[in-house]
Amino acid sequence: MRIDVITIFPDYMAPLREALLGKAIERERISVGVHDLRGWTHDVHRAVDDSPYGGGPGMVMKPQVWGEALDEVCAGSDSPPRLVVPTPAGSPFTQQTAVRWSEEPWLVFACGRYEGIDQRVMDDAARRMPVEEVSIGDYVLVGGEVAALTMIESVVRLLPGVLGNPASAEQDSFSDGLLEGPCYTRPEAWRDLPVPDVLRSGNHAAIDRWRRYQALERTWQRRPDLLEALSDDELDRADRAR
Ligand SMILES: COc1cccc(Cn2ccc3ccc(-c4cc(N)[nH]n4)cc32)c1
Repeated sequence: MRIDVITIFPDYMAPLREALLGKAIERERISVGVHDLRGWTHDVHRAVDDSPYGGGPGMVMKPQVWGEALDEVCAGSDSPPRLVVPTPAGSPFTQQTAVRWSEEPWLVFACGRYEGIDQRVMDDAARRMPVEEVSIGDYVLVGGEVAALTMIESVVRLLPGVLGNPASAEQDSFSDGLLEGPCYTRPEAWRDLPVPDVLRSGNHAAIDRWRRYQALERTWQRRPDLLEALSDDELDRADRAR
């Protein structure tokens, strides 16, 4: 998978070179390009923003600069990339989105700042490539870089050979529609807090049942919406699968 990120703060993307993601690059599971949007400015001030039409607070990112950047970054392949534009006004990014994008050969992330990117940039790009405007949650960030890092990590971890233990990705939270239950490790007692006996029993059928119950209870308590989204059949299947 090829990943390109366009941003006015390229150093913000430094975590891509660390740890798991850094290893994926070293092992050539992914190639990552980070591009400074100001490289496509032509004025002495290297301006990327301007006042919003219709008035209102803040500034809007100029279409000309983004247009030239996307023309160059998204060129050079038989098939175009999927363009991902983080925005608070986007469709929800979910684990299902990450799974779908993990099949893509090439993702380009357009990281906006200020009040966002002139809409015509996405409208023009959509004429020659798939474009998705996505939100990572119902809160407002200052720019798209943290959202891009979040989405890139959740996608890349799904690629073959990236996670040390591929089973982790297969048993992801949300993958069966439920939250993960609690986890424990040594010591058996810590600050007078014990590990549930069943987990040390060696009875794997009982352990599975306990974990299923914990996942259902936690989902019911913290994310009842996930249970509503599950049909009875899916709930039964989730119950059987755990
Ligand atoms: C576009 O509308 C906006 C309204 C108020 C502030 C901002 C700031 N901002 C600029 C670019 C940008 C990209 C992504 C996000 C973002 C995504 C999520 N889930 N929260 N926040 C926020 C961004 C934008």
